[in-house]
Amino acid sequence: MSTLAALGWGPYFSAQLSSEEASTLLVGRVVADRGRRLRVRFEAGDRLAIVPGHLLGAEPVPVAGDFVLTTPGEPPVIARVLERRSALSRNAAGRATVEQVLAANVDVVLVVQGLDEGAHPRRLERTLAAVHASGAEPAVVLTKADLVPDLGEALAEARAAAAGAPVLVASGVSGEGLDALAGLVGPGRTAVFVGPSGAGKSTLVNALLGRAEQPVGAVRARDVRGRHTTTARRLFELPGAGCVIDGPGIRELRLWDAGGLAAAFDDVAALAAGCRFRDCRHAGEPGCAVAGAVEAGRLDAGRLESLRKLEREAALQEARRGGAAARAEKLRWRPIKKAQRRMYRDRDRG
Ligand SMILES: Nc1nc2c(ncn2[C@@H]2O[C@H](COP(=O)(O)OP(=O)(O)OP(=O)(O)O)[C@@H](O)[C@H]2O)c(=O)[nH]1
Ligand SMILES: [Zn+2]
Repeated sequence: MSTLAALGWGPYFSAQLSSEEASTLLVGRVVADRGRRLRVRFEAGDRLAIVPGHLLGAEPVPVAGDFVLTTPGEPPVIARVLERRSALSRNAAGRATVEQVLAANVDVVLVVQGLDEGAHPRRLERTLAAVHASGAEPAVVLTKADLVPDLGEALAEARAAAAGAPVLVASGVSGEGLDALAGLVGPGRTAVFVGPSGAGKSTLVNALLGRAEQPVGAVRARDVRGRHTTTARRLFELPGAGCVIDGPGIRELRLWDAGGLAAAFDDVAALAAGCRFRDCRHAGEPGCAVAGAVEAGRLDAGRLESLRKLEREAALQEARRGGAAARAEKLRWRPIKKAQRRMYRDRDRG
């Protein structure tokens, strides 16, 4: 059985409850999300809760990590999703203008990279930019350390890509780095694992849990089908630490906006302060401190190119979203225009 405190409940959330809600509704945290049925953990245990029709199209759609209020009956019905402290989101797969929240109320995002594949600094940069935009702290976890005899180069590459975010070395097989990892999660905090398939995320979760990962509590027969959906994300409570969210839906984060770029590339921003022109684009202008740093070997040219690419991507996303917002606005005005036309017509007739 869990306490709400172990699940990450605190004053930020309790302050959102009216006294009526506090006396009539139950508080729980979504530990697995799959469509209309949510597995919610209450102090008394896990139950499957229903998302009522009127909340289906509404924002926010409850996801793993959300704190929810439900009716006390069976099945519990979601009454309200509490305001999030943070949300990890990405562009919904294949759609340029739809934001998809992957996990809610996350404190730290653990960006996992298997050392058998090297550090992949460009991929780390892209993911870290998305993490910075989420409001959660980033950390890089280089795992499968048992497979590589010499970490030096990968570690240096990852540190350069991480721009000050902590870089941990770990192994789900040898157990190296697990204590430091649990320390990053910490009691009352929530971490989410992000990384490509096969990076070793689930192995780390199992090692942290000290057991093979399993859904807690009985699963009803009619729910079995849902367990095989590829978008199910699950929240686990670590013994003595906080919570971690793992799932196949969170592999690559596509950039949603430019909000995280400055933080993810704060070293470039610091260099740019030394450029002769304030609006220097670091594209061949005289007195460019960024180009100077690349020439002197203090800044990796690949890293600068990576920033450029991400800036272009973010600008494109934002432009597309501008188009989507304009379309939505048009639809919003349509009924009003119709009513106006009717009004004028009636007036002209009268
Ligand atoms: N030697 C070694 N192998 C590992 C380690 N971690 C994971 N592996 C292996 O790498 C493969 C992938 O590990 P998973 O933990 O399933 O990777 P994942 O990131 O959860 O993958 P998805 O669930 O597909 O996103 C498995 O064959 C693991 O046994 C490690 O620390 N050391
Ligand atoms: Zn410059």
